[in-house]
Amino acid sequence: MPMHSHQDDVADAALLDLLTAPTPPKQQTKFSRRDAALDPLMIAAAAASGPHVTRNHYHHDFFPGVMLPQHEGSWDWSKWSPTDTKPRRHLAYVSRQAPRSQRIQEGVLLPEAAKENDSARDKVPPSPTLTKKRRPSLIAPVLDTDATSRVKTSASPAEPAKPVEVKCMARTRIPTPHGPAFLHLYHNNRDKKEHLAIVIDSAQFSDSSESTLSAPSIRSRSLDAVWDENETEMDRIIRGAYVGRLSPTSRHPSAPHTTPAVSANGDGNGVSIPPPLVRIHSECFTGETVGSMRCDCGEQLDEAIRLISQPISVPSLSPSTQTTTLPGRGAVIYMRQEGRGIGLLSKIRAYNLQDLGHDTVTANLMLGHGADERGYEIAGAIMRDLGFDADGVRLLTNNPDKVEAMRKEGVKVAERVPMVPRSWQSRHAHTQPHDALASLSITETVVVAETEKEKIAGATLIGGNAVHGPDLDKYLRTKVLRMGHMLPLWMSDAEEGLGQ
Ligand SMILES: Nc1nc2c(ncn2[C@@H]2O[C@H](COP(=O)(O)OP(=O)(O)OP(=O)(O)O)[C@@H](O)[C@H]2O)c(=O)[nH]1
Repeated sequence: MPMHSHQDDVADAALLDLLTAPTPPKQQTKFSRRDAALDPLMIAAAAASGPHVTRNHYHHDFFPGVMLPQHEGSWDWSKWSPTDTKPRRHLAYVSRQAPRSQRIQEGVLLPEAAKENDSARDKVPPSPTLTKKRRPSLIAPVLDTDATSRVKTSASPAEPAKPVEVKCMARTRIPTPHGPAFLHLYHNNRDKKEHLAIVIDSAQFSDSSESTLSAPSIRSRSLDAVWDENETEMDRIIRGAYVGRLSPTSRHPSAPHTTPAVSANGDGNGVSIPPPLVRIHSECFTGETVGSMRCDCGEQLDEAIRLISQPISVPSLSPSTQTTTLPGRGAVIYMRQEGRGIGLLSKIRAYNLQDLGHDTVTANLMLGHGADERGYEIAGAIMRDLGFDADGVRLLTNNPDKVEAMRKEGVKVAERVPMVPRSWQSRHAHTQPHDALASLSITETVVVAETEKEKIAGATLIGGNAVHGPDLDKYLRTKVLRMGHMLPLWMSDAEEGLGQ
């Protein structure tokens, strides 16, 4: 047996000291570990502190190896046990979604829906010096100011799109301050949005025809079609396929396969009835719901419903009177294309750029969007479903794009009826009571409120009165001067050359 030397005793004592010392000996590793003792609260605070703390930072910068199985528990020593040899579950972030580009390609994420969250990054051409895509500054110089080409690029899908199909899922009566309307809700195969048609055709409410002169009813083909052989009359009525007005004592389902009738222009009695007055309107949450005076959208929607509801004067069949009136007829095709197609999120950002001094067109371009990213294929399909392709429409708009889009969609624009902002109408009315609006109409009809009394005050913003302010004035001028809207400027603006 070997002898235990004094030297051994000293070495043992030194080892004992070492092992029982209050501070552990410094390890002479080449790279010291960076994973300090961590407090879960600190992690939560770091994660919540801002967008700079990303998943990437979490794994690769702050806590190396934290997700590797061999290191699991390394951030919390209380969970570590040298005898615990059980295989541990490997925790890792796993995306349940395919990459965004793949989802768009497969149609899971529709390009239309993808737009809402599109950043400028996707639209600005990548710099050749950058290998990684970087989010450009919102106020970076605009690289491409050609709005038209940008719209075409962003709107054109990789493969030719299927023909648009629409189906009216339900219809109901809505009383408005201007009279009754039928709200039609549409589904389509192009985007996942529920577009609407507000049909005004009050003749449909009366069971008996008061006049020998009547215009054909505005009805949806897809709504009146037979959907299912087993569908009951009540099923049809609940989805809105009825005629006349529903009441506890009256319920008449529409005849299946009703086709929108004959020519609207000729009623068989030799009297020409004007085509329906139609507006294609784009959703505007701020203007229509909040009552924003940055744009005229709220009042335009209200004004459109009012104008369409106005009775129509036509030559009388009776020798005793010269003219006879028919109830107003037409529709507002209400498209869920918020912010001229860029979505509410981008429109809100655009408003901030507008507050920095840019106009509505430039603000869109600075965000990497087109000046106008709307498409009218779905609107065209809805109009065909309502039978407006038969004899055309009188289109209520100042926007030349909408007129052109209707031609492409096979809906004849028999006449363009300008939308005169209410504030301009009332200013004209105050300054030039007689023939005040003659200067606005060169070759086309101008429909305006004759008196303030015609504007019925409503409980909501619909039915409101004329408003104006500097933001609205600037918006209207930009539409005329930069977007080609077919409306002569309010004279004082034109004189002062205030356009920007
Ligand atoms: N991007 C953006 N969109 C806006 C702004 N102001 C209003 N809009 C949107 O513009 C759309 C309204 O357009 P429409 O009512 O169809 O009218 P229009 O194209 O101006 O043409 P008209 O038929 O002549 O009225 C709505 O979707 C609004 O949200 C803005 O400053 N920026």
